[in-house]
Amino acid sequence: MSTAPTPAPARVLVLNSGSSSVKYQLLDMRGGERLAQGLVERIGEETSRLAHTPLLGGGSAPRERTGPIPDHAAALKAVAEELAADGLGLDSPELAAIGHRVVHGGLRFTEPTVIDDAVIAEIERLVPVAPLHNPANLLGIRTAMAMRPDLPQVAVFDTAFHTTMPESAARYAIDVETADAHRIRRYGFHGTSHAYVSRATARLLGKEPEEVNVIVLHLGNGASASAVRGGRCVDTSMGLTPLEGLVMGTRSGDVDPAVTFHLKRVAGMSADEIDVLLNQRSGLVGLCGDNDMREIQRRIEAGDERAALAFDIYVHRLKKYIGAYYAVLGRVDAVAFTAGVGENAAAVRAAAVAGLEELGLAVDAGLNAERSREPRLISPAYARVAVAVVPTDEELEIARQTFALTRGQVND
Ligand SMILES: Nc1ncnc2c1ncn2[C@@H]1O[C@H](COP(=O)(O)OP(=O)(O)O)[C@@H](O)[C@H]1O
Ligand SMILES: CC(=O)OP(=O)(O)O
Ligand SMILES: [Mg+2]
Repeated sequence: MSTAPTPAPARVLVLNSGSSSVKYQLLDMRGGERLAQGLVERIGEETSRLAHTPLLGGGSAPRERTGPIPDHAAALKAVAEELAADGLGLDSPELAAIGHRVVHGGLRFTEPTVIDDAVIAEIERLVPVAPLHNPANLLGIRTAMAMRPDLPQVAVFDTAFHTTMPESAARYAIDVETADAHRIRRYGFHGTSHAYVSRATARLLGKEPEEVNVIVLHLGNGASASAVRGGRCVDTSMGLTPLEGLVMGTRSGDVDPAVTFHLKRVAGMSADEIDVLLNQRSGLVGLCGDNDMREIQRRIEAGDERAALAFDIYVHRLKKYIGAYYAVLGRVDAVAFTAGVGENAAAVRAAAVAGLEELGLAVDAGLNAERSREPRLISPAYARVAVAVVPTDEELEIARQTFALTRGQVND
């Protein structure tokens, strides 16, 4: 009597743990199917919320839980219960690996890496340079490892894509010995998204990644720009930490570094207080009290001047980076907008590109106003440079890299 061979497990669970949220997806890498996805937000507050969407076999209605979820361990337990209710529990023999987004990989991690004690220790060592992110990533890793100690768990680093930057872009102009002793340099973040979106933009243009130069604008809660030449990152706006560069939801982006000594000497603030000010009480929230672009747009329509100024500061900074990366690249084939703000806020896209016709950049108002989950062009046919909206999918990219590392090659 013959028995059919059991297929090798091919499901990957991806965890993207933020400071107060966990985004997750379960994917079947053999069929390329997404089985479930969800989000736990406001972890640690009374009003935590889990939204779970089953997608298996055409999917069914999203489920929601509200009520306190005290920490990431409890969040992951709740996620495991939701998955189990769909017959997709973490104890499933079909689960091949768990992939984790890790924000700071420092100089050591340039590739996806199977997690062991030494990897955990290094991610921990990097906490001071990613204070909002690496601690949450570690909690997700530790909880998942406790649940499935037998499974390979893979870290996919935000910094990895940016390791191709030339020294001229990666080095700050500060004393070389001091910089090297403390590993101070531009690392860059959101790399999984910049890599995915720059490739998807090339595909949208009907070209290979090697053939095109792309400026990617990842505008989420955190926001960063990158200059990608022929598929390789040559510059990016975030630096030693995810604080530098664009104006973000709660982060200032670029400021004169002397602001920090000034606040210490004149306002008597400690280093920790300045850290909290610039990372959590600045950006859009610091400028107008709201960090959600939807709310800012509603306020602008109602005639709110503080919201309008916050929007203008946000867009002014964005435009400066488009110009800077245009100059870095010399020739630009496309500017791609992605992440929550980039994919949804047509007004931000229009304002960021306004007045750049001499650079070959323009946005068609009708195309810009359309809504779609597919990558699409929003520039008029006559424009020399394509302007595109390209939804990012960090979870899919993390799943691919996790599966490739643990089970062999997957096709793009
Ligand atoms: N329809 C929309 N219009 C304008 N902005 C939006 C819209 N939907 C989401 N956003 C913005 O996207 C942000 C979240 O982006 P996202 O990429 O999900 O961030 P993160 O992954 O950093 O949590 C929200 O804070 C909000 O400002
Ligand atoms: C690195 C970073 O800023 O990530 P996020 O946008 O998820 O906060
Ligand atoms: Mg994000």
